Amino acid sequence: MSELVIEGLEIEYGRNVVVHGLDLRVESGEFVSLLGPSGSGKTSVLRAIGGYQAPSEGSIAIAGRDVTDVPPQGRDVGMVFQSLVLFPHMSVLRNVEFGLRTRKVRQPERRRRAMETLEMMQIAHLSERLPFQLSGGQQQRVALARALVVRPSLLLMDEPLGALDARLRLQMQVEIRALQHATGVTTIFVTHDQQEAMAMSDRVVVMRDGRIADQGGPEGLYREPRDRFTAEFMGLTSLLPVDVVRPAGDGARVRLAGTAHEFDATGSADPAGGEPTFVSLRPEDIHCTTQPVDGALTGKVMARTFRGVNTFVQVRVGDQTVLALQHRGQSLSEGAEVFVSWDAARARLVAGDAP
Ligand SMILES: Nc1ncnc2c1ncn2[C@@H]1O[C@H](COP(=O)(O)OP(=O)(O)OP(=O)(O)O)[C@@H](O)[C@H]1O
Repeated sequence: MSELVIEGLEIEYGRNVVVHGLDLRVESGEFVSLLGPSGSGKTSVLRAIGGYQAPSEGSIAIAGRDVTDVPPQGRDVGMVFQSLVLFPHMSVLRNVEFGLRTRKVRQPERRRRAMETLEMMQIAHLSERLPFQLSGGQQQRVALARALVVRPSLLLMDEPLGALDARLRLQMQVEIRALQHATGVTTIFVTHDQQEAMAMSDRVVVMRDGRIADQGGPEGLYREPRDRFTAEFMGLTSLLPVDVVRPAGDGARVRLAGTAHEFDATGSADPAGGEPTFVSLRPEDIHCTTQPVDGALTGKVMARTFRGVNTFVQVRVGDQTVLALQHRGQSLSEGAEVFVSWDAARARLVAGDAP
């Protein structure tokens, strides 16, 4: 069953429409990320789901009930924000009990459920502390415990890890996902971090200018973006401008702009007339070798960046620059002449203007 059904959602501030006729269904137990650049409307959509922002058009149903006109406390949702809103004068335990108290759950049931949730979050030993006596990560766990303790149908999270340092952020990504698996709570997670969205979600909804630009499983979106915007937003990519020789419907064939070099590509849709067309290549799909390869382009390594886990090279090919991952066992140095190739199946034909 769909836990959340949004139809024709429109949100406006004054006369400024920032979300345009958005439709979204989220299935029970699903973890969906809303991903998009700043100002694309992610928070506005989340706030509308939580009941903190009235839509100007459209409807929202949670667990089969139309809640479009229901205030936040009447919706069965838990919400976690980036800016923590723990009550500073209340202990961790009382913070977590709060939602149960407003729902008229009595003691000792209230305490039992709060402690159970704190144990699940592995912070039961902190129950008597005040928020200022906790680290950022611990505070975030309390905020999560407070949202989960009421066993909501829907858990809404708005950039909950935004304030954490990189290492803790990665750790919390894993923990939140494990917790979500364990509880099965349907979750909508707002982030502008593409790696975070890919690492955590069953489905990523890419937003652009108040609309859904693309959506799908992380791998599908990464490998088969619909257009240039998704290709660029879902990770590092090189975009080579091309002219379409044969459209995608028949197995795309393209010519690198300004050259006679033709090659095959994949793509689900044919670019709409007039839009600039590109082939999108992920760094790990580009092979650079010092030995000649049939059908390869020739290039020159312009820069090499060591990133620990891997090393990237920027290679100048004609008047384009591509970003490639240096493959295992290779050592490409700056200035090296290389042969640049890729599998046709990894060359993705996309269209569109710059994001
Ligand atoms: N209370 C408000 N009053 C007027 N305009 C607003 C208000 N809140 C948001 N906006 C505008 O609505 C648009 C969408 O904002 P929203 O916060 O939903 O985007 P976002 O994708 O969540 O961005 P971010 O990642 O920066 O939080 C922006 O242009 C923003 O300036």
